[in-house]
Amino acid sequence: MIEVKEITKKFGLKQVLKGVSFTANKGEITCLIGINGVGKTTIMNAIMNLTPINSGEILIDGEKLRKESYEKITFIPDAITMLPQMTIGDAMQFMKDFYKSWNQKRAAELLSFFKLKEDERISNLSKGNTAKVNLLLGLGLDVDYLLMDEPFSGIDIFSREQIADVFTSHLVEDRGVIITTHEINDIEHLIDKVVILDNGVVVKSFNAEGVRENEGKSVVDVMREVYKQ
Ligand SMILES: Nc1ncnc2c1ncn2[C@@H]1O[C@H](COP(=O)(O)OP(=O)(O)OP(=O)(O)O)[C@@H](O)[C@H]1O
Repeated sequence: MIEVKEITKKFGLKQVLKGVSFTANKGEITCLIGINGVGKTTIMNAIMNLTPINSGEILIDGEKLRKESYEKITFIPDAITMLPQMTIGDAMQFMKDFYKSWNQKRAAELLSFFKLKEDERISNLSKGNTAKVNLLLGLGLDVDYLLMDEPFSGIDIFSREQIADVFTSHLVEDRGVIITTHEINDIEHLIDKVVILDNGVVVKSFNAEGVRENEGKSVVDVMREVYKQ
């Protein structure tokens, strides 16, 4: 389990996070939702130790973040991190050489799931295929937790559907996923837990299926209530 406990973060005079707490379990998709600038990426960066927090703590499976924590967790960025002259196959080979936890079999399966070709150059990838390659490189690692910042941003509907499908497949298995997205409609049916942020704190956190079944509301309905729109 990832436990985010009362974290605060200030950029200059701006207090972006004012005591954010939530948990994300293995085997579940937890979705961080909030309007632009609310601090979703900052939370992801804090979990990945890419930005120092001012107070609070983050635990992974009950332990404080340390170097070894990052053998359990990976961040899937929205921009490609491989050199443009590489092919997808080169990028996969790089991951294999660099990470003990690389799972070549799963990566090969993802390659065919996304209908990507190993000899395609990174520089020639469309935005949708870039997102798929990023997902392949992240999901190819045998880690327990995956963080994804806006995996659907600027991507056509068919690619979005394909990316959403991967979440329900055995390729994600029983891992824990934390995702930020503005494209809630695309993944509403996949989300287990929703964490709504506003004004530096978590204003509502709920089980998506529970709200759907017990109150007949969609995640967007709840979001509208929270933001009174
Ligand atoms: N390195 C930084 N220096 C100064 N301010 C920053 C920095 N990183 C983020 N911020 C500010 O912190 C706030 C939260 O940013 P963040 O990117 O976390 O929001 P977000 O919820 O992910 O937004 P979006 O939905 O637009 O992606 C914003 O006001 C942003 O300008």
